[in-house]
Amino acid sequence: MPPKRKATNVGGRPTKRTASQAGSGPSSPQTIDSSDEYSESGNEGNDSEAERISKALSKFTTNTKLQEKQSSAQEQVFTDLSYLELKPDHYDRPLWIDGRTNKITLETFSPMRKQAQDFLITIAEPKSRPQFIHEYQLTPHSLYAAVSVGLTADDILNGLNKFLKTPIPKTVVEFIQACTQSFGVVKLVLKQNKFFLETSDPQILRMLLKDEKISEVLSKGRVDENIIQEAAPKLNTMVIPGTNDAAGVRQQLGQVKPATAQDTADAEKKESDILVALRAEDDDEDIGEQKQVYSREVPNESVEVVTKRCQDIGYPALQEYDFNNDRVNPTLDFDLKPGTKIRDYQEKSLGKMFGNGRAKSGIIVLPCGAGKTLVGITAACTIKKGTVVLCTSSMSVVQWRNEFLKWSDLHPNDIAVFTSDHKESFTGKTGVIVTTYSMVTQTRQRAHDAQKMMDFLTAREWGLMILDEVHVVPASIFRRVGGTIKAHSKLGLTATLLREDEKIEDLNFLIGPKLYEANWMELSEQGHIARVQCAEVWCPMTTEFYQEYMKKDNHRKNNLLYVMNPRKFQACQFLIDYHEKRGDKIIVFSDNVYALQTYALKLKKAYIYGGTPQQERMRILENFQHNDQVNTIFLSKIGDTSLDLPEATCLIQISSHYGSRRQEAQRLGRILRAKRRNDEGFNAFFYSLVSKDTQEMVYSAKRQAFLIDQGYAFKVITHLQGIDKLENLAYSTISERKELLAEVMLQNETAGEQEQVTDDLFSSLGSRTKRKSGPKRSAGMLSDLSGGQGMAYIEYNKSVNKDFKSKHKSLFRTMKDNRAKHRQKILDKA
Ligand SMILES: Nc1ncnc2c1ncn2[C@@H]1O[C@H](COP(=O)(O)OP(=O)(O)OP(=O)(O)O)[C@@H](O)[C@H]1O
Repeated sequence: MPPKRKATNVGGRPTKRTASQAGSGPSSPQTIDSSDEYSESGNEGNDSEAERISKALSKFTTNTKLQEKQSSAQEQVFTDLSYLELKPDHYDRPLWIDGRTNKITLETFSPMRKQAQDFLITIAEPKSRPQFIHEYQLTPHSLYAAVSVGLTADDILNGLNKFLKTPIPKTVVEFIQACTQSFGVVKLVLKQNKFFLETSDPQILRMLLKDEKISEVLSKGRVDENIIQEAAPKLNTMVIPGTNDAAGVRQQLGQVKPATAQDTADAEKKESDILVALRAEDDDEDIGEQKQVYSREVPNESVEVVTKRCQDIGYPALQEYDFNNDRVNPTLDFDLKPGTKIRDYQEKSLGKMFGNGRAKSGIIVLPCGAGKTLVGITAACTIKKGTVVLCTSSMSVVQWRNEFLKWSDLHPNDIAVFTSDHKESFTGKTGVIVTTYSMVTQTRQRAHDAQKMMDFLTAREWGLMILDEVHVVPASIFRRVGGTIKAHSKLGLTATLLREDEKIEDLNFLIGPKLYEANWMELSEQGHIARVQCAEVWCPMTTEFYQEYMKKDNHRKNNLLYVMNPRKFQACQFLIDYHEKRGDKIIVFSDNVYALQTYALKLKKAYIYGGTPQQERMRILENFQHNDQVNTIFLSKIGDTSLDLPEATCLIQISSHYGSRRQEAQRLGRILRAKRRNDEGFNAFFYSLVSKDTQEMVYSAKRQAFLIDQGYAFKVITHLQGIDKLENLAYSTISERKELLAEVMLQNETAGEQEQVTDDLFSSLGSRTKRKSGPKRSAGMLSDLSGGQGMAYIEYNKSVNKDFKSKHKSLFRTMKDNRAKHRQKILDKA
């Protein structure tokens, strides 16, 4: 029995000791008494250490705020680093670091750029990556991620020292030491379905076990009183499928095939990998002594308390899954198909997940079309245990299933889907289940077969849970998913880890840290995603529209006025004409439904918004994809999340959701997967039409921030050459423009609002069908008086999709007539 300990204080935090200092026990598991070497007097040091860590972290928070303030005010283009002393050979080194903000700047023209970049991606968060200068930020989370792939404080400091032009500022050293001393020192490991609190420092473990709250839940007699000591797992002992070392790829290449230039380059690249080198330095030190780890079992019901307490006292427990030693859960024997080779960046991202031979939970960020699905499938093939895939729609469920069968040798009987239409189960002992977030989190009473399927999902343990599109899923859903489905590791996938609210922070703890974020520009240079030309087209307001815009009492209609600006309409008409003639497929986005309908009807194009019935949506999308007569469609916000859009090569935004960076990035993503991307000189196009000298310009600048940080340059176009010569250019006479203005002014103020599709798919879980009715609008007072309201209602609920039912001519005529009558009545009254 361990001696009774005072429960008021966390045990003394020992000075950091290596495993060898801590005593070199035998490599086979054995137990030591947790009271050994423990000294009560050690308590005193702990608070000050915790305080030191918390001070270092709070200093950082203040610095970050300062930095955000500076950059948001855009006051500071360059940081003054003249206070730093340069190393004599600074010319050869690519990095700067500001000790006040922990911001790292990389000169991309340095010959050491590649190495430095690989290193930075591991220890810091990329903030901005235009052509010549990249910025990264050291944060507690980025250091947490670095620790989670096996780097120590010394590794990080050595790496920085190698690349920095200046000595490392003292504040940065302190910050790194504070974060790494607390992060990753303690792990929560699942071994043979039992949780263990594990660390390489026995004193830290004892300190935690002595903590008031932890000792309370661990001393109920069910837990072994002793600490287990065993050899630490070796780093990098496993092979990720689809890499050059994987069996399938070797088989395809032929074992005896002589090394090609590419192989040699790959080998050299590997050798030069700074991370491997840094870790190797660690390993050299340990020759002759095998590292030891010390662990203590934590019963299932205490996991949450222990994890939370570890977090609260500054030792967040990393979650890792030792799948190679999981003898309890059945193995799913499948692999990537022979010859499947994952790309360099896919390998790097998975390397972060499986860095030490165990599966770490976390998030991988890759741009649209960069192959997140294959990354998820490769992770499943590596773990080879039961896998659950959670998607945002039933359409994605079908795609994920097909992709599993396309890329891996998984037997079709071993993969099942669980949606409202399909409730299958696999036949073997284990397999892959693909389902949606809403299927597993709905709280309504379930039908018998759905309940049976849920019971199946919740009654077993899963090796891996893949969470697709994590950026749109709110924290509450993750909590519900986590509470329902027991998975040993979680992999979140997304293109943009961005939300305009702060909720994204929750993902760090609900799923895990960001493990990898790809560089969009690099991927497009390598031809994995399309090159995109981005342009902001400035459309001057016409005099009549601007006069109304400037009137104080019209401010609630301002949105509508700048969206409906006739010059913007003309720009849109011109660009559609120009790109259709080039053979492009064009999507026009408008968050404002009134503008969407008015533009689409006038240009005789199909449109989809929340109120478009499902069948009609499908018909429009199919026509867009396969019919060469349908090259342009108009989409409301519904196209951002709820539709699986066919490939397009040109996007035009006429009205957008204020300053949403995520929406802008997502929309750009729609054209990144263009099939023609590797054709000589191919470019996709992304236009934002903004009314000049209006509020829209401010929003536009905000929206572009993320893409600019990814290296995209937005050209400003102030004049579209040839626009004046366009045949049938709309609103070219003053009377047409006045008529449009009269119509706009007659709209209810709500017509200026954007469609009420929620920013994520889940805030109205269970009531998604309600959105079908789209935004609520009613005609203005004058139209009420003129009796035109019903007419307007009918008009806006008809879709241009009737085009495909060959009734379009008569429909447009009727609408036009109705409109003309309606307008005339209003003008008469006015
Ligand atoms: N290693 C690879 N080798 C060959 N093709 C690949 C590889 N990785 C991805 N692809 C192909 O790239 C395309 C895009 O992949 P995928 O649909 O998984 O992208 P994504 O990142 O999930 O996109 P989105 O964010 O739009 O869902 C697919 O056609 C896929 O087959």
